[in-house]
Amino acid sequence: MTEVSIEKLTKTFGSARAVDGISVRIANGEFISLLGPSGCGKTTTLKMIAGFEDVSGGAIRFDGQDVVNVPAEKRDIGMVFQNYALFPHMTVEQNLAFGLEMRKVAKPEMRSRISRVLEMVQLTGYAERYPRQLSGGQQQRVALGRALVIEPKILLLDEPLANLDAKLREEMRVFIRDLQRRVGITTVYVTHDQAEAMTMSDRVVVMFGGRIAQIGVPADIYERPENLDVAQFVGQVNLVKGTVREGGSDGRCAVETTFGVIEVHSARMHAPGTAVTLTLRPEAIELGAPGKGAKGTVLSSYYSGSLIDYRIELEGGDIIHTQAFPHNRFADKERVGVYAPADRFWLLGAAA
Ligand SMILES: Nc1ncnc2c1ncn2[C@@H]1O[C@H](COP(=O)(O)OP(=O)(O)OP(=O)(O)O)[C@@H](O)[C@H]1O
Repeated sequence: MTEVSIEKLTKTFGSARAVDGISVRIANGEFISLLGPSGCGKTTTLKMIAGFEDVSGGAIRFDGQDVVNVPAEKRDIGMVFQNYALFPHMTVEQNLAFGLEMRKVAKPEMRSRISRVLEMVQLTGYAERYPRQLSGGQQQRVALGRALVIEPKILLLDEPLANLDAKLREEMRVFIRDLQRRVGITTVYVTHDQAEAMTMSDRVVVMFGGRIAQIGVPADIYERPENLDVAQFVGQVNLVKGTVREGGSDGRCAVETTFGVIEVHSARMHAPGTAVTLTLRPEAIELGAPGKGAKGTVLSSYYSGSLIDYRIELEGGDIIHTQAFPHNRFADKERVGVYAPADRFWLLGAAA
């Protein structure tokens, strides 16, 4: 079990800063995701932790020991990539044995570790197969097994599910998460898929342009986003304009909106009359007969199986998205009441 501490980590390529002074402390056994759009510096960060990329500035510590000058093969890392990177001419067993042979692990120990890992990744009975005789999900499980069989201190995964189809991806999320919990290994997972990051992680690190925008448990990131970029990146969000009525010194702030006066949390004081923006997730909204909540008109709807997505124009012109269960259907142009509980509104910048 290893704690990973990253401090003011920077990577420059020429004049471009791919990673720009990020700091995060990853606890023993924690599963953390680096989440962000393409090019935000996730993979570069992972490669620096692995030792595949030199550091331009800052520190990386494993249990307090700076590893910046320790070569990759001495860092005791297990790594899984998007493209599996299995050796095609080797059987599953030979793929798993490779790292152990490099480390000169004795034969009996090797056999027992391989059989243990095959069981862990649910591939007992597949030892003699070649990668081409396996499905994508099975190949990825071999890759996972190969990373774990060396009993590394830290597991690093770079978009490991990107090549799998949607259904398998969902199954593998749960599989990897359960396995990680059982093994208890400190894990850093790179993804640009917000659902993946949220379902799997203890904490999520959201990155934009080489910097950390927010670190938090999934519910914090989703329900209490630090800024608009985070709010929009981790799912659909409605922006509700408001005017501060009372700034409040007790961490509360009363905001006047189309939904009425909403009391929200705010660590900062706001002068009355200040224009602010609240976020409201589509699934937090209830539609009903006019009377409760804001007044709105259905603009359009589309059916997606378990839910119906509605676009609603509120009185005053704002347009919002909602998601509702199909048992209550509303027609286009129908007048509706648009309600959301006060605790589902979140004031952007509230934590500043
Ligand atoms: N070897 C390199 N030389 C020059 N620029 C690089 C190099 N590697 C990465 N970059 C740049 O650094 C930035 C961060 O890249 P990185 O691969 O870390 O992003 P990412 O968030 O992992 O993106 P993706 O999800 O597309 O893999 C990008 O602008 C990229 O073009």
